[in-house]
Amino acid sequence: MAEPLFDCRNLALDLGGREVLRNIGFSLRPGEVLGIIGPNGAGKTSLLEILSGRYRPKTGTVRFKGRDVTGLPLFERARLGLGRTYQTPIICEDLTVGETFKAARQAYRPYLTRFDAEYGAALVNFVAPYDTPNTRLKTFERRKLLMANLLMRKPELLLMDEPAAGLINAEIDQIDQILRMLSKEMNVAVVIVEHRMELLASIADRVIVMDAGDIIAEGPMQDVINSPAVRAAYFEAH
Ligand SMILES: Nc1ncnc2c1ncn2[C@@H]1O[C@H](COP(=O)(O)OP(=O)(O)OP(=O)(O)O)[C@@H](O)[C@H]1O
Repeated sequence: MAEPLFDCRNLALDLGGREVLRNIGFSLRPGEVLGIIGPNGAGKTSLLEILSGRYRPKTGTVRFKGRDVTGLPLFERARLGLGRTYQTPIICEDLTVGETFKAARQAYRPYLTRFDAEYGAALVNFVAPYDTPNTRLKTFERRKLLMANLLMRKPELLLMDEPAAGLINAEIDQIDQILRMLSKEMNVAVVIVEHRMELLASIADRVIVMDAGDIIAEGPMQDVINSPAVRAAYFEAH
């Protein structure tokens, strides 16, 4: 079988002298959507930090497009085609929308054109005029601006930390449609940490459940949420 697009194995991480991840591993094919759920403190964000290159794992390997990227920082993984979004959509408050697109186009070579920026904006239906100050953008528009900036580089893998946080249901439906289009029509693979189960049930091909640094279940959403281990992790106090 062909090598997967993305693969991580035997990942462990210590933070503050405590083991917060142990023996984490999974693979992704192009276009596949993997959901990650788990109670607060399970280690989901820490795992994304390793996958994106911000944290170096204590053990284990991360491979992307056939290459060992375990030691590569975030910006080098970005150049290979990996995009990351954060729980809080932070944009530069001093810039306008147009200046933000320009900064993203020129973040690294090859510099992109205005057409690339328009392409990214169109993918997420971002329509604010270029002279809009960023301070005027609401949470959903901030998320879409950041996604447009990522998508103009045509990433092959997106790592997303709670893309539905702070959004109302109609906006979450749009995120659902955008992710469906990216994965199913453009073959972008997505790892998505999300508390909104209905969003994951709609878009995730499979789900990993984490608890206290371990993977405790993996499979289709319907199967994992009914598994006894998952019910215990969510509903019993630790
Ligand atoms: N910088 C740090 N130093 C020490 N411990 C940390 C640090 N960051 C996170 N932790 C601990 O690591 C564990 C995993 O945290 P993490 O934020 O990855 O969990 P999470 O599943 O993303 O939680 P949430 O759903 O609340 O965002 C927690 O026990 C947390 O307290």
